[in-house]
Amino acid sequence: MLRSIAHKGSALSLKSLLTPINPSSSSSSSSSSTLISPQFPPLSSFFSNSPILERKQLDPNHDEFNKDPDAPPRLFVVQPRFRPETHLRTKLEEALNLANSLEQQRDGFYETEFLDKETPPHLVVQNPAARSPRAGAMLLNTYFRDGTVKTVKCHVNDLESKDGVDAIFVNAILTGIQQRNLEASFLYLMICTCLDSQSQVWAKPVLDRIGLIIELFNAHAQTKEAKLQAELAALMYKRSRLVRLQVRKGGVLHLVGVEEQKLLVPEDLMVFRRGSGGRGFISGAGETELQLQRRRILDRRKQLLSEIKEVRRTRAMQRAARKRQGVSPGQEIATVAVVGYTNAGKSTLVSALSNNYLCCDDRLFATVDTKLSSVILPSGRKVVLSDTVGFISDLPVQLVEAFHATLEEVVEADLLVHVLDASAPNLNEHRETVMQVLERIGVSKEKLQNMIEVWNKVDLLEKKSDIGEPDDGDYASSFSGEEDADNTSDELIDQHVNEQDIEAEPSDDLGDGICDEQDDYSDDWLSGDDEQDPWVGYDGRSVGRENVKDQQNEFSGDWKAAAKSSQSQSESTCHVKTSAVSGVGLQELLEIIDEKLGPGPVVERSVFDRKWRPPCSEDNEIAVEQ
Ligand SMILES: Nc1nc2c(ncn2[C@@H]2O[C@H](COP(=O)(O)OP(=O)(O)OP(=O)(O)O)[C@@H](O)[C@H]2O)c(=O)[nH]1
Ligand SMILES: [Mg+2]
Repeated sequence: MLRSIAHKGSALSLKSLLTPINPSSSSSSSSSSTLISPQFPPLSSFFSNSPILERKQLDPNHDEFNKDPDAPPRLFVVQPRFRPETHLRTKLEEALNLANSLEQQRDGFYETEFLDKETPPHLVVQNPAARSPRAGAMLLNTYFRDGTVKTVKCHVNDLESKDGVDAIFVNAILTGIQQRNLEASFLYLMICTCLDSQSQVWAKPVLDRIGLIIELFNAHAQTKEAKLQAELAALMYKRSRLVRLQVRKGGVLHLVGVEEQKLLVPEDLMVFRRGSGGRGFISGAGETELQLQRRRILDRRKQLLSEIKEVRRTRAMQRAARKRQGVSPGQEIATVAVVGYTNAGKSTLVSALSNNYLCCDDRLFATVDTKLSSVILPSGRKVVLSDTVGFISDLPVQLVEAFHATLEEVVEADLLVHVLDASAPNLNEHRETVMQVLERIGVSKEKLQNMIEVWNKVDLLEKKSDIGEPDDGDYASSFSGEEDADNTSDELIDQHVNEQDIEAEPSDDLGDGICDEQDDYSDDWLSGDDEQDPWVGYDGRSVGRENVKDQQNEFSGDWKAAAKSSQSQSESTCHVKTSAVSGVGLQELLEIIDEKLGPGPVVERSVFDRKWRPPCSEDNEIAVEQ
């Protein structure tokens, strides 16, 4: 029995959250320090080098997870409920797209066309954060209430008996403790078994929104620069999730004599034994492991930062050279950064405007690397269009910080073009999100005011109106069979608990067995010997752990207010409506860019330089060009 538990428990985290088990340690019964592998584990891809796969290699009988390691992971999506239903609909659609986007290219191609992919299994559940944002979700050890955890567990068991599931994606921001509790460490399962209590934990790797977005960046990064930055983001995320498992009195008593089982605990789950030093039941051995983990992270981070510093230096030199290229001294080639929410059509638009074919895909975060394309404007002026990474609501601070070098292209650009998906029902929310990120990375007010707003995908709007498709439907009805099975009872429980939990403190019951604490190393982290502190924003403001917590609060915040505030600006800020696929509005967009940039260096015009050309009067020229 313990062996089967070990299998489940040992495959509980994705690669960025777990360190692989040292094979030798699993057969040894020596001190817990033998669990630690001598080098910092590579934060490599979930697909290529996940702990799950490594364990599989270690144990040929192990076939419970990732049955087909070459296929994208099967995620079960858990979406906390939002009101109104239209908001829930957009959140769920995004969550499903995020889940389906997690796939690594092989030989430059994805295995499956995005649109051919099946909708991942999903479940809409009660949202404790929406019900009692003041005291609810942040204080719950599992984020969700017990009823919801049980319901999810039932669905996971059901899926396991069918196609299987590799991980659970919770479309919310979880704390490390909540995530660990939902996954349940091997240790937790063991204690539950010892205590003869029935475990409701999911016993699957759990990805929260931030974790999945970071996984996506790692999976889609192609260039060395993007890979370095994605790894740094994963490292910072992992760093913020180092969790110390503190075994309470009852748990410790039940653990006596299970030394060798302890060796099967994934090594980043700290096991504390009674002994000298430390607080409470924390002993030297456990703390040493934790400190070692921390030191490895710091070392790797230092190495990554120095490599990224080199990338930034090269980028700055390339930028300077680019500005001078092909124009007379004293003149510069302007850079226009194309920014926007992920999947708004930025790469398609840049491809359509230039002769460069860029990777365009329905997967979210298809572009993680910045790509430059030159374009000749109607005036004959040459500019460089920079297609860059897209944004998303609750963009992890770790990513924004790690992608400093890439986002510098945006900050340094002469002009910004903000591409919005005109067909998105939450267009205003998208706009607000992008504006917030731009402000956060330090784009000046003047540039924001001068920014061109493009409503792309207008062809879809036309299609919608042609077929008379309503904008909002009763989305809930489309989830029949997927809804929380014990919705009613869960709701009643929630209502009942809700009245009490404003004052409620986290339970201290022994029944919890394990109380996880998240180690606070922020001081050490910030006062590290590195010259650059990745937690400090571009404007010098700290974007540390508090901001992550703020994000968690904001996630359940009043989206309506945000939408309302931007509603008033919506129509007025749209400069041009385009369809990157049909070509509508592209010429107009180039003219506006021309106008905004003002007079500049003109390169010798050649019909072959321009993909887009003035309409009407120059029809003949168009024919020649084509
Ligand atoms: N119908 C329609 N589809 C579009 C249009 N522009 C882009 N698309 C589609 O939208 C999807 C996303 O386009 P991308 O250009 O990859 O979007 P992006 O903004 O670069 O996305 P990320 O790189 O993931 O941030 C692709 O399937 C495109 O074919 C448009 O004007 N109309
Ligand atoms: Mg793109």
